[in-house]
Amino acid sequence: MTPAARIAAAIEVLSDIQTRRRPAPDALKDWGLARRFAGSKDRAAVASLVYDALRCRASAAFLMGADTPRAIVLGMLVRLRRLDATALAGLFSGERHAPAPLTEKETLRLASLPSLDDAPAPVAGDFPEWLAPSLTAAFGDATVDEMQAMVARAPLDIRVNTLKTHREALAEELAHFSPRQTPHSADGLRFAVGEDGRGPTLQSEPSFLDGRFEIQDEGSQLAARLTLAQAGERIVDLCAGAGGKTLALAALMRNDGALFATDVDTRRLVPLHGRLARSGATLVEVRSPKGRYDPARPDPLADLAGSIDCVVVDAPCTGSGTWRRNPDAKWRLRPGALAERRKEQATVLDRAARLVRPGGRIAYITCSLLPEENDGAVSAFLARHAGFAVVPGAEVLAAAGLAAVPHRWTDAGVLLTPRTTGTDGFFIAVLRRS
Ligand SMILES: C[S@@+](CC[C@H](N)C(=O)[O-])C[C@H]1O[C@@H](n2cnc3c(N)ncnc32)[C@H](O)[C@@H]1O
Repeated sequence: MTPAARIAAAIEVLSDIQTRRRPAPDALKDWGLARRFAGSKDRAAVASLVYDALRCRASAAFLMGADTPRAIVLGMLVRLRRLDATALAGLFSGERHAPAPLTEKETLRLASLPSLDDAPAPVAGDFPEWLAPSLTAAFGDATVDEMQAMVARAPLDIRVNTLKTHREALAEELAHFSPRQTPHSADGLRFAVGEDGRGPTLQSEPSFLDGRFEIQDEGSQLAARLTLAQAGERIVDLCAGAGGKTLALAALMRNDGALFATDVDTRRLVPLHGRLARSGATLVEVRSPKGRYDPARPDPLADLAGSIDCVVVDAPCTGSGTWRRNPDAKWRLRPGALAERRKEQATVLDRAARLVRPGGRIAYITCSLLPEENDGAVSAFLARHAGFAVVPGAEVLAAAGLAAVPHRWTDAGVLLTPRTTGTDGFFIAVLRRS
């Protein structure tokens, strides 16, 4: 496919997303199935155009003065790909599979684009208007800058499995992909992503297959460290899911102690078994509920009540900290979903409280920037559980050896963001039981 044909395809996919309110991966998959002639490079290029358009949907529409898929793609090509009017006229030629030629109105608009400095915050920062009060509460005057940093693409990070190797040795083995050390995580390596948004295919590397690394954002690696997990402790990973944090915790504990991993949903734990076998983390005991965890049935963690040093709650959340990777999600998020996540956060924190020993702690983590899910969830928990108190963020960072990591403070914890930390957005609060 020519570059112009790929742009026409991206406009088509965006129309499908907009008219049928479909998730981007589904629309892209259907487009690919109906276009068998498209090779893997074409598919990646079209996906990258679609995701880039979703990253800056509001600002691209503002630039072009219209919110049609075509206008959004045009605005995105100006804003993120830095194409000028001449280049765009060459691509929008109407020839063969190219998009229709630029209209007079589009040509005039491209000749005198408005400045984003004059745009309202949700437009300049590319976020849904209904989230403006929450994001302003989190970031104040820096809201637009923080959210613009969320528009950029995320790098590809891995966590070196220190149970099996060390960072320098793995960097040497993967030297053909030119890794760099992550700036803040001692166990991370970072790989550049190309114009099509794809990084190297690391999952077929022998060092991946034998468990010497896992794909994991640097922010997630830092969040695991901020739990202050130590060798010899008894730790529960209460929302283990596919086990990204479980594996990081096992390495931080140097395979010494006990690490119990569970989740409300047994199916989510399935990938963890294979990942554990590869990683060599022998201290992990997976406690799967029968089907879905139901408080009315016996709790698979009942025997651990009141005995745990640290319960890690990697809570279900809106995922607003990961919008660099999943820009579709920011426009799909609805107030009802936020309310639902807040209920789940309360449930899971109450469950954690029952497990912690006196003097032990809960490490509450979200990959969200929204104060309702972060400080809001913590303060509501503290109001329900008088025996817990927040460990000051400065103390947590120092104890984790991360005092130098750029971050933002909140009342209850530490916030990592793309703009300040260069990672996905994460919130971490440590709550100590007296
Ligand atoms: C952010 S994801 C976990 C990601 C995972 N820890 C990782 O690092 O790959 C949140 C998880 O919380 C689980 N969850 C939701 N409510 C729960 C509850 N009441 N108890 C335990 N897990 C719950 C969800 O099934 C989901 O897998």
